Amino acid sequence: MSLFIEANQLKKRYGQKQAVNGLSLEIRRGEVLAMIGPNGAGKSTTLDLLLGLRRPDEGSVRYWCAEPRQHIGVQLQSTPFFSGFTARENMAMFAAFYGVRLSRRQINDLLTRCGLQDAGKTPAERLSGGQQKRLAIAIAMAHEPQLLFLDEPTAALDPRARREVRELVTSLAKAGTSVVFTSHDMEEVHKLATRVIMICGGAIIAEGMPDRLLKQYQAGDLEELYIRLSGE
Ligand SMILES: Nc1ncnc2c1ncn2[C@@H]1O[C@H](COP(=O)(O)OP(=O)(O)OP(=O)(O)O)[C@@H](O)[C@H]1O
Repeated sequence: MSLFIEANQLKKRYGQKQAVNGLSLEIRRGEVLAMIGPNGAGKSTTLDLLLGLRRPDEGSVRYWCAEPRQHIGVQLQSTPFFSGFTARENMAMFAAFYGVRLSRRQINDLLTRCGLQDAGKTPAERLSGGQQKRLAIAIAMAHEPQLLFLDEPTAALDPRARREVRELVTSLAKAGTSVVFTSHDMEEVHKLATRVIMICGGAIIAEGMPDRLLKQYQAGDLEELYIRLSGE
């Protein structure tokens, strides 16, 4: 099946707030999909619905396999590391939660893939912001998922750390992992994403490959497009 996930007419309300309002989308194999949209647009709620962390009030989500959670890795906006424990120990403990026992070698491999080969013995809370994000991604990769969800993986990082995380996402995608991520950095979205979904008021208002979207809306860059569409 070429689709990982197919969501149909999702709706989710918190009290008076209609956070997601009739949203349909698909997640395809091999893509790096960016979800963009203003604060409060419904991106994180949509991710939660896709991941089965929340139940939609209406609509449905179809998965490509019977046990999707075993094949999906998730990095949420903040990862509560076990303080006082090293990066390696955190990896082992989080993996155990997912029912995965990692050998020393597997931990070394994952840390190396995520550029953390020298940070394994450092307590997680002492790692830099970029290293912590990469550790969160390494943890999300522990069970070798086919699909990775990253919620604002580069938020609040300095330029070097952002670049490190971007390079990691690119290398994971090249190695065959499909990625869905959210970001408020339109330059980054243009660099990383093979497809973009723009969410506003809980619904998709634009969708397509970055360059096609620019052409379609005759915009110079994604930021211009974003500002134009989110202001309408
Ligand atoms: N648990 C909750 N209870 C009540 N309201 C919520 C809850 N979670 C989200 N909301 C509201 O639902 C709307 C959508 O929130 P959501 O976090 O999905 O947006 P977002 O696009 O991810 O925003 P951001 O870019 O700021 O992370 C917002 O108005 C938010 O205040």
